[in-house]
Amino acid sequence: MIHARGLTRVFKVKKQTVEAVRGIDLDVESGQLVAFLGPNGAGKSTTLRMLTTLLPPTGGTATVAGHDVGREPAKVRARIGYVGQKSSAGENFRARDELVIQGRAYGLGTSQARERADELLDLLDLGPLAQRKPGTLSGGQRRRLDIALGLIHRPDLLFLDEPSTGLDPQSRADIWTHILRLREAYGTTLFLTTHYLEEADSMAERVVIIDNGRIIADGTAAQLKNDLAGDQITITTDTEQEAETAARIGDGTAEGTTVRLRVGNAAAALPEYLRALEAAGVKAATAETTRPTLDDVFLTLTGRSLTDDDIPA
Ligand SMILES: Nc1ncnc2c1ncn2[C@@H]1O[C@H](COP(=O)(O)OP(=O)(O)OP(=O)(O)O)[C@@H](O)[C@H]1O
Repeated sequence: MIHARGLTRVFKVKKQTVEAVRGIDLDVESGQLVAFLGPNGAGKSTTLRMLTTLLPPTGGTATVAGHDVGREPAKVRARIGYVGQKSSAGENFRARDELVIQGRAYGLGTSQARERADELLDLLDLGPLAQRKPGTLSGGQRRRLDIALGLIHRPDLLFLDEPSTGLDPQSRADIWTHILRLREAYGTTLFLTTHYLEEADSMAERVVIIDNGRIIADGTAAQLKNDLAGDQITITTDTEQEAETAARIGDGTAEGTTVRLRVGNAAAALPEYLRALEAAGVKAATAETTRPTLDDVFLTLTGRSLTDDDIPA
C-alpha cells in the first residue's frame, strides 16, 4: 500500500539547508495499522505530506495505493484519505451537509453522497449530531466528523496526523474505538502519527520510529521493547554507598539510594542479582521489576527521551 525508497525532503531557508527527511525506506502492506512516532521536528509531518502528495520529495520515490506520488498525484489522492491536525470541516454547513458536499466534490452523485454520509454518520456515532454545525460540536465529535470527511470517497488508505491530540482521555479512547471500528468495517489501511506512546503501544500492530529524518526502529511494539529495551530492575538500598556497589555489580546506575538496571528478562535476572548483592554484603530494601515502554526503546536508541520536549507520554 505504501512503498517508499530513499524518500528525502530538503528545505532551503535563507541559505540554510534543513534535511527534514533523509532517505526513508518504508513498506506498508494492505490492512496494517501503523503508528509513526518521533520527537518534535523528527520529520513525521514532512513524510506524511510527501506520501499524501501535499509536498514534492526532493529525492527518492514513493508509491502510495499503487501510484507514484510525483507522477500521478491525482490518482494517489483519489485512493487515500487524509485527516490533518487542523479540522477540515467548515462552519457554514451542518455536519451531514458537509459530508454530502465533500462526497459531491469527490464525484459522487447526490443520492450516493447522501447514502455514504449517512453510513459514515452511523459508523462514527454522529447520527444525532447530523444537523449540528461543526462549530457547535465538542473536540472529540469534531475529530470524528473530520475522520468521516476523510473517508467519504472510500479510500483504501487513511492517513491521520495526531488524531487524538488535544482531546481529554475519554475522547481519546473514544476516537480509538472509532478508528478500530472503521478498520474492521472497511479493512482500511491506517497510517497515523501520535505523541501518545501508550496508544501506539496498545493499538498499533506496527510502530515505526523516526528521528532526525531517519527511521531508527520498525516492528511490533513487543518486538521493539524486547529487542531494544529489555526489562528494568529497580532496587533501593539503605545507604548511597550500598547503592553504588549495587549499581557496579549489576552494571546499572545509582541515583541516591535507588539503583536501576536493564536486563533481558527481569523475572529470571532478579533472584540472581539479589544473590550477587548478598554475597557482596549489600541488602536490597525494596526490589521491583518493570516492563519497558516505547520511550525506553527510544532512550536506548538515541540516549534521549521521546517525552523530553513536553510530549505527553
Ligand atoms: N516548510 C519548511 N521550511 C523549512 N523547514 C521546514 C519546513 N517544514 C518542516 N521543516 C523542518 O523540517 C524538520 C522536520 O519537521 P516536521 O514538521 O516534519 O517534524 P515533525 O516530526 O512532524 O514534528 P512535530 O511533531 O513537531 O509536528 C524540522 O526541523 C522543521 O523545522
